[in-house]
Formats: sequence, C-alpha cells, structure tokens
Amino acid sequence: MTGPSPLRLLSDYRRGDFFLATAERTLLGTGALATVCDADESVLAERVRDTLDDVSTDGPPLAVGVLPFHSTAATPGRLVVPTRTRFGRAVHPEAAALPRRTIDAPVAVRPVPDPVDHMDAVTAAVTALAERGLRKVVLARALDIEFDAPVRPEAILHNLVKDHDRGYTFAAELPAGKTLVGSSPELLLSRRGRHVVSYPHAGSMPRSTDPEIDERNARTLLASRKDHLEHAVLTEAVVQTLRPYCTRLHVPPRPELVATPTVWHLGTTITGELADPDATALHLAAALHPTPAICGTPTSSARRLATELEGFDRGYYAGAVGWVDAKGDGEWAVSIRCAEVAKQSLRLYAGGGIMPESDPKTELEETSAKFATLLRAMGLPQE
Ligand SMILES: C=C(O[C@H]1C=CC=C(C(=O)O)[C@@H]1O)C(=O)O
Repeated sequence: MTGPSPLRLLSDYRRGDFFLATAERTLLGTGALATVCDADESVLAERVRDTLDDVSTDGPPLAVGVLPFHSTAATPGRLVVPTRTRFGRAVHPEAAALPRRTIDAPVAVRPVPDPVDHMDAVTAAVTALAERGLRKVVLARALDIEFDAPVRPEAILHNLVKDHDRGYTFAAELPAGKTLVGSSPELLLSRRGRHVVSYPHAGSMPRSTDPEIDERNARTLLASRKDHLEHAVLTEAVVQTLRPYCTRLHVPPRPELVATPTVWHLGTTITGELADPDATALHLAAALHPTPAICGTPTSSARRLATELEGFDRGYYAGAVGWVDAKGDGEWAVSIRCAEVAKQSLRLYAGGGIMPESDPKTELEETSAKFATLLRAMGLPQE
C-alpha cells in the first residue's frame, strides 16, 4: 500500500481525531462532515449507511467511531464521517524504534471497586451462575487516575502504538469531549467484499519478564480446562450469530495461543463468506455485540448480573471501535485494554470471564495483568 507515512499519521493525531493502527494499515480521520449517534445499534447501522450514500467526500466515503458496552441515550453508538481520511501502511516495524513519550505522574490512583470487593464480586458471580443458570459472566473493574495538568491522549496513543505491533491500537472521540484510547488484541469483525473474519479471545494468563514463568503460564493456559470452556462459550456464540449471514464458515477445531506484551490469550480465527452483501461491517459488528468475551451467556442475564455486581457504568469500555465504508467493508475491534480520557483524569478498565471454577484471587490478578497494557503506556508501575 502506498500513501502517507504511517508515522506521520501517528504524529498528526490530535485529541478529537480518530486513529486506528492494525498489522495491515494505519488510519487517521480528522474533522467531521457528519456525526450519527443512536442508542439502537441496528438503527445506527442503517443511518450510517444512508449518511454514507448521501455525503460527498474527496475519497471513498467512510465512517469511524465507537459502540458502547450498553447503548443508552447518554452513551449512544457514535460514528463520524471525517472531513479528511488518510490510510497508510502498517506503522510497524518503524514504530518500535520511536522514542517513548513521557507522561506526567498522576496525583491519585483509585481502584473502583477496592480489590477485595472485586474478589467478593467474583465469589458472588460464581454463586449466581449456578442460581440463575448462566454459563459465564464477565466482571470488570476500573482504576481512576487523576493528574494536576491536562492529560494528553496523543502521548498515551504514541506509547501504545510503539509497544504493539499486533492487534488494534486506537484513539476515538467520545461524547462529552472524552477520548477512548487503547490497544485491543481482539477483532470483533472485519468485512472485505463478501469475506468476513472474527478473531474472538477468551482465556488468559499474565505474561512474565522471567522467561521460565512466562513459558509455564503459556503452557498452563493451553492445558486449562476452565479457559478452554470459557473460550468455547465465546466461539459458539460468534458462530451462532454469523451462521445465518454466511454461505460458508470456517472454525478451527481448537484455539491458538496469542501473545500480547502483557497477557497470554486463547484466540480463534473464524472466517466466512457472506450470503447477503447488504450486511455491512457495522451491521455485523452490531449483531455480534456484546459477545461472551465481554458480557457472558446468556447475554441479557449476564449483562444484568455484571451491572449488579460491578456497580459502575462501563461506558465505551467493552464496546467496539472501528470503521465502515460506503461499500459496507470495515473493521471493528472489541474496545478492551483501554481508558476513557477526560481533561485531567482517566478511567482505565479491565475485566475477565467468570466461570463456575473461577478463583477470586486468580481473577483479580488477571485484571491487573490487563491493566498493565495502559499502565505501561503511561510509564506507571504495572502492579
Ligand atoms: C474483558 C477483557 O478481556 C476479554 C478478552 C480476552 C480474554 C478475556 C478473559 O480471559 O477473560 C476476556 O474475555 C478485558 O481485557 O477487559
């Protein structure tokens, strides 16, 4: 792919823009020709399609944006048709050699809830799974971090891009002037012509700087019955949703080991051919969301249980971030390993799948390992 230098796209990114770096390409969208918000995701997908049909742009029209975990009037799905869209090639390997940007030390870091309360919530979730007949629920916690000067999502994004040569590294504007910034390993859905791909992730173990422990953790994950079951619940749901849309679906018989800089995962690449080319990448992402990777099974009882036990609003964490063009092609990542950045504060999120066998302390450690993606980008201790 020719086009602008991907490092230039990264350095041109400013709060309010949309940025997405993947292993294949880098995208920067600036300005807003049109903004579409809707709390109903399938209505949103239709309205975005109509907007892309009507709008006149220099290049092929495209919309970028976010879906929340749970759409409401206050947290709707939000897509923007940028005034200017630039695609470049992948930002790696060049990005690895970039100098790291310094981020001011925070004045306060507060876990929400307290770690002990998160472990109690895991225990309560295990009991509720049996009582309410759920197979899995995802429980999240947050870290509220405050600064005495404005936070610069540009610097956090820069360090995240430097650290991640795989996955989906993003910054997207949210309602109320906030910015969602993060680096997710997980592809909810991509569509190119009739070809669709989903790369669901579930099952985790922390990475370690000690190579022996790191390898042992990877082996433990590959051998873990609990993690394979947790993963199977997810792939089954993705396949069930995609099947009616596809003439062919390929699902590998077992998941592969996925490495992020801070966490090991189990991931499965599901590919398919669309029967109906009318289903855009955004329609398909909306149909899949929320998957059991970030919610649970069955969906509505799992969402209710997570909301009861977490006691905070997930906002745009555990939603989706991506783009769709006028042909219906596009790419949507699950918005995990991310933070919502306000003016002088940010909220960082991490969750984990709770199964009947889950151990509260292990689940707490898993969320700490997931926080490390953002903590590392901010130059903060990862414990
Ligand atoms: C919900 C998160 O991760 C999901 C994705 C991969 C592995 C997961 C797990 O093992 O629990 C989670 O399903 C998160 O990072 O906040």
